[in-house]
Amino acid sequence: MIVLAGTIGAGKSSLAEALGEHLGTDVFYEAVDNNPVLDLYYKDPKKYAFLLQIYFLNKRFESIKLAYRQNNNVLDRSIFEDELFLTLNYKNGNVTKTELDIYKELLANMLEELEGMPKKRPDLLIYIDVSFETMLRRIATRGRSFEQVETQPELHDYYAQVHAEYPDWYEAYDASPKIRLDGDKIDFVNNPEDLARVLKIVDGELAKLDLL
Ligand SMILES: Nc1ncnc2c1ncn2[C@@H]1O[C@H](COP(=O)(O)OP(=O)(O)OP(=O)(O)O)[C@@H](O)[C@H]1O
Ligand SMILES: Nc1nc(=O)c2ncn([C@H]3C[C@H](O)[C@@H](CO)O3)c2[nH]1
Repeated sequence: MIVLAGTIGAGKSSLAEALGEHLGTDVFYEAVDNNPVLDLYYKDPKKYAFLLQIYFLNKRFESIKLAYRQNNNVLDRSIFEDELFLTLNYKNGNVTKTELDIYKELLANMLEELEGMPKKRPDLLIYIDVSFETMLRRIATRGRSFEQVETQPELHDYYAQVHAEYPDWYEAYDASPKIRLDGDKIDFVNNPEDLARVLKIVDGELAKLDLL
C-alpha cells in the first residue's frame, strides 16, 4: 500500500490517480464529495469538529482494510495525519478535552487492529510538500465552495496552521519508508515530463521493497 500525505490542496488526489493508473492498482480517495459533514464543519467548526473527525477516521479505516488486499493500492492521505487535524481542532477550541481523549483512544484501538493484519504498515509514504502560497492558490483554483478564503476570510489562519504543522509531522513519521516531493517545483498535473520523473522515483522505491 502506498499512502499520500500533505496539506490541503497539495496534490495528493491528483498524484494518487496517476499512480493507480501507472501501477494498475486501485485508488482509495478521501471521502470528500459525498461527505455529509465537511461543509457543515467549515461553516461551524465548533459544532461539527468531533463528528467530522470520527467520520474521516471511520472512512479511512474502511479504505485501509480494502486497500491491503492487493499490493501497491494507493491511499489518498494516511490515517497518521488524522491526529494532526484533531490536535488543531483541540487547540482551536473546536473539540473538548474529553472528545480529544475519546478520539485518541479510539484511534489507538484502530491502529492496534491494523497491527494484527497481514500487512501492518504502508509500504511507502509519499509526502507532497508545498509552500503556503501554493496551497492557497490550489484551494482557490480547485474551487470547493466551502473551502474558499474569499468568502470565509477566517480560513486563511486555519490553513496557515494546517500548513505549519506538516514539516514536523513528516519529520516525526516513522511507520514506513517515506519520500518527500517538492510540489511547488514538480508539476505532475500539467507536465508529462515531471510526472514521468515522479513515477520513476516511486518505481525505484517500490523496486527496493521488492514490490515491482
Ligand atoms: N503539482 C501540481 N501542479 C499543478 N497543479 C496541481 C498540482 N497538484 C495539484 N494541482 C491542482 O491543485 C488542486 C488540488 O489538487 P488535489 O485535489 O490533488 O489536492 P489534495 O492534496 O488531494 O487536496 P485535499 O487535501 O483537499 O484532498 C487541483 O486543482 C489540482 O489540479
Ligand atoms: N478537520 C478535518 N479533519 C480531518 O481529519 C480531515 N481530513 C480531511 N479534511 C478536510 C481538509 C479538506 O478540506 C478536505 C479534503 O482533504 O477535507 C479534514 N478536516
